Amino acid sequence: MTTQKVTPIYILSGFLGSGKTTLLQRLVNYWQSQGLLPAVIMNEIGDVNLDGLLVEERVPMTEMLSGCICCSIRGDLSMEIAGLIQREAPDVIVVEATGIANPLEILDGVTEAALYIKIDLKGVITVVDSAHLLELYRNQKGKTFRLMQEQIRAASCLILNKTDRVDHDEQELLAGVISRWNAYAPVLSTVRCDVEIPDVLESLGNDSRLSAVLQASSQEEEEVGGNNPHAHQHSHEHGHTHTHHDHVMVYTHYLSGPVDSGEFESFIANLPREVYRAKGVLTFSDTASRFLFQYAFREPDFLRITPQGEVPDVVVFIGEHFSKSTLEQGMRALEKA
Ligand SMILES: Nc1nc2c(ncn2[C@@H]2O[C@H](COP(=O)(O)OP(=O)(O)OP(=O)(O)O)[C@@H](O)[C@H]2O)c(=O)[nH]1
Repeated sequence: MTTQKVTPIYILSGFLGSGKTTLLQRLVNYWQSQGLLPAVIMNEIGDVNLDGLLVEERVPMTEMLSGCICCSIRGDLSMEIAGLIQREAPDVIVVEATGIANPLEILDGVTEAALYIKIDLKGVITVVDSAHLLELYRNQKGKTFRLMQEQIRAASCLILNKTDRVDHDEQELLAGVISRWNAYAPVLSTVRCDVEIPDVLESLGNDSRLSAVLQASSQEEEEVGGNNPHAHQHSHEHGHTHTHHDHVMVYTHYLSGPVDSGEFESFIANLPREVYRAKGVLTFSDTASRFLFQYAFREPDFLRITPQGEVPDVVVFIGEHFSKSTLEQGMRALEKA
């Protein structure tokens, strides 16, 4: 057998819609500009990978859909990593977890791959939506707040993103809060994850934070008796919280045809607050091109796209305790209009 090279692996963490894919694109572009071949493992809780549309076709990509790699399909992650390395021999791999993933569990899945393939886990980069964190911090409760806290604690580098959606004082407040939760990771404030990528990569060079996190993760395993995906929420002396995801719902609606852009926008403006993330591909009856639609923490965004290959018109809604049938009726009404 030939000596395998060691493949560096980066984990992208951060709540739904915080900007992980935006950062992923920048990382991929940077590595390509250095003449390297990056590969991507994308994990989505829905059954369509729309983020994949934002990644160039020549970037090898493995999709892990319809489940969260930190629980229901965690065992598959190490296999995916090994398979990707054997097939594509990439120079570097990025794992983009679902926004509801607990980073400690992903670290576990990645380190499992190290048992049978040469990898070098570089660290966890956590992207934070400033406006969203600010709201949760002010309320100081809820599963999302605890999960975001956990994602921040596990980071080796923190990207405080969407600073355009908070004012200067709020940004300072958030930077302080984040540093209290995680005193080790450097915090980089950004709009659209616009950072000097070498700064991010260099900041991961110091791996003392990563070892601390890995140690906490393995101690936790021992305490809770191993990999129990349905473990109910519990905290203990390390202050880590395992959140189970039974409460997160996904509704995927395939559209039968074009819809009116104005009507769609007002439908989105009136989404129940329980829907905290949506994305899709749409054809509007009043415009010629197709659009990639995004909705994150109540902010909609439309990007003109020309998808490669066959891509259906579809909208995926993610949230908690919302009525799927109400959304379905709303979408059907748009189709009929
Ligand atoms: N206002 C604002 N919007 C941003 C910023 N960064 C990203 N966005 C938008 O936020 C939305 C979500 O960004 P993504 O990069 O897809 O977020 P994500 O974390 O990959 O989302 P999931 O994969 O669903 O968890 C998109 O519409 C982005 O254009 C920012 O700094 N400010």
